[in-house]
Amino acid sequence: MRHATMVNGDSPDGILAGAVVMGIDTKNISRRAVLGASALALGSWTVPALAKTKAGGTPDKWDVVVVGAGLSGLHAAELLEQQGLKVVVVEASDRVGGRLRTGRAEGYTAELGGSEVGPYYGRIRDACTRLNVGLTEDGAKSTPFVLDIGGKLILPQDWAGSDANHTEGKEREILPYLLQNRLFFDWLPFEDPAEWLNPDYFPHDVSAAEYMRARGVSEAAIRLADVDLNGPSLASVSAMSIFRDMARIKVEGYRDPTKPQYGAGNAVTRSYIVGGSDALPRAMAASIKGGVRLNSPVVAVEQAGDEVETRLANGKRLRSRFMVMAAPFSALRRIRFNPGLPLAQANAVFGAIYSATTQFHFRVLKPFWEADGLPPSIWTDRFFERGFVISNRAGDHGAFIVWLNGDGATRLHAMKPEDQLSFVMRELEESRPSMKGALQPLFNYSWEANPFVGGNKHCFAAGQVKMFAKDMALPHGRVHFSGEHLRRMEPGMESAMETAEIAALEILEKI
Ligand SMILES: Cc1cc2nc3c(=O)[nH]c(=O)nc-3n(C[C@H](O)[C@H](O)[C@H](O)COP(=O)(O)OP(=O)(O)OC[C@H]3O[C@@H](n4cnc5c(N)ncnc54)[C@H](O)[C@@H]3O)c2cc1C
Repeated sequence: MRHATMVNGDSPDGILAGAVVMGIDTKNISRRAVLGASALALGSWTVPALAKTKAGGTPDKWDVVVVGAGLSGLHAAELLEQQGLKVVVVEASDRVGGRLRTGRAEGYTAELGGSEVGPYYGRIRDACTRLNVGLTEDGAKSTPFVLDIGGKLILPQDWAGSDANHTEGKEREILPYLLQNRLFFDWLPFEDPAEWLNPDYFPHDVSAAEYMRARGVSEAAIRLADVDLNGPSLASVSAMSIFRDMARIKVEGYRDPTKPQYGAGNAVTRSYIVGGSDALPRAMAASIKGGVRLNSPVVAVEQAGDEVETRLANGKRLRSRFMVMAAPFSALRRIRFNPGLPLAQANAVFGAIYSATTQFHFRVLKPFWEADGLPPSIWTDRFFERGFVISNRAGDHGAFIVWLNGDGATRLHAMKPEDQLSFVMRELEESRPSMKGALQPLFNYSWEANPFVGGNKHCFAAGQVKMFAKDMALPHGRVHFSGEHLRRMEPGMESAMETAEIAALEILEKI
């Protein structure tokens, strides 16, 4: 068996690894402990005044410094440059693209981050056209699933009558991987995806697990619905976070509340970026005249008078009239702001919860499903959660992708990196002995381990929509915010573009 190519997390640049902010070790910090207290502490935290700063030599002068070379930062930079402003992008890691990340090895292209371009992603589609980046509808082809629940392999058609099915009443008919979508789709309190910020709906801003209990959902169904949740856990995530996604999915034409990756027959056509998702941010970065400075983590942002000073980990300083801060809120915990962020924003930064995601990509060496006569893909309440056989990638027998979300990925993250792959492989072989010797590891990647991103997706914890959702995107002086975490209407990649547009317009209105 060959060793996997490890692409586990961008290496943190010296100063940022385990950075100490306000005397708190951010590596070991409990979010709950700082939520609330953080805002006051941030407000009183000070760094030397701009004029007295000696380190770093003469600072560069720009109209706008953009922090983060993900889709959002790059799009904001494009828009501002188009208006004649002098713009530079600074990026902490050694590459552009952020959560669009394509792994390439031995003829296999692995999408480790975003890949599906929705039918109404107008801004993404426009960027592809402008920059000559192709889109195709020829995506990864998934294959049918077998369930492994309570240590028992069960065909989907046998689930309702299975003695491993401890759900109750009508729930028994719903396949475990459809439970969350089907239940929340039926309870959707609004149709318009902009409505999630309407105070009339704040009563839905409670723990999703509590929401389900209050509607009589059994504990067994809640446990199963939690398995592959794209959020930390049903206990922590707000039901409103789920409704926001559902309302947007409905706009795309979903009427059958199922998940397309399970072959459930939704008619929505998705597109994929030709050559790998990261081709788009690379083309965007190449078009920015002011350039993108890689390996340049921002560690402090100071504002005085009509200037913003951006301090980098390497001691360099940039001065500008405005800033677009397009780093995720999880990464903002490592950046010092002077003056400190306003209360709502500081609470949003320190209270932000991100859904962890870890993937393992394998080449299938022999069709193990022919040996055991079961469907190729697997959905399980075991540790590894999901394994998809993708039939049209990585050679004759396809690729196999293990994908853990939320608490499952976080538990794995707690293990030593060198133990994670062997643990997952042991679990796979225990679940389906036919997998022994059938998989060649190619890539693994943990988004939680990436210190500049911290997870796959921002979610609201119970009560946070009401507490700060409306105010968390407001400009802080000359610093304007963008990124997926500040989405209003759009999901995923398109939300990064939507929020970049808002930040760019805010700045243009001030000039
Ligand atoms: C596994 C996975 C699957 C996904 N699937 C899809 C999908 O199919 N369809 C879809 O539409 N969306 C999908 N998404 C979501 C989509 O990829 C993201 O919403 C989008 O790429 C976010 O862009 P962004 O610019 O807001 O943030 P990011 O891409 O996270 O960019 C932020 C950038 O800021 C940088 N940064 C952080 N801190 C600093 C600092 N101190 N100084 C300088 N730079 C800093 C980071 O390194 C990063 O490059 C997926 C995401 C993941 C992880």
